[in-house]
Amino acid sequence: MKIYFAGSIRGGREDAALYQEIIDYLKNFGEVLTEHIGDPKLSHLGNDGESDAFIHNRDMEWLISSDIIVAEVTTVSMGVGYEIGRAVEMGKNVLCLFRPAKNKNLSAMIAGCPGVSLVEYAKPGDAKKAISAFLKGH
Ligand SMILES: O=c1[nH]c(=O)n([C@H]2C[C@H](O)[C@@H](COP(=O)(O)O)O2)cc1CO
Repeated sequence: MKIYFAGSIRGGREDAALYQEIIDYLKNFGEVLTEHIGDPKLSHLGNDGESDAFIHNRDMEWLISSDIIVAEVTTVSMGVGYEIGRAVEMGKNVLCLFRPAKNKNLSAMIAGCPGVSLVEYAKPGDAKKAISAFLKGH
């Protein structure tokens, strides 16, 4: 199974360690195409490719080839929102993980999207349980 994990880069890297933990867990189920998203060396400048066009086109190819999309959506990211929208249009299975907290407001365009499975969680272990249940069902 090819898994596309989406998480904030230029939107802010405060959850980078959590992304790495989720990616490590996802590897139990298949190949994670976007391992770089958990890289602690990747800053909010988001320069993991030679140009923005390179990053966009590379990631779209990965998105097209993926069987499933898992997005951590707590840190607001325009790129993650874009990837989710494109994936929904492609008819992909999309799981969004959101950690409710003060000053964290999930966009209605994600929370209200019928093509998205949304799970709210508090602890990383709960996110892992949600991932396991979602992947077993698809
Ligand atoms: O350097 C990058 N590499 C990269 O793969 N992305 C993709 C993958 C992430 O799921 C998403 C993050 O978007 P943003 O940078 O707007 O937070 O976009 C985004 C950037 C920078 O925008």
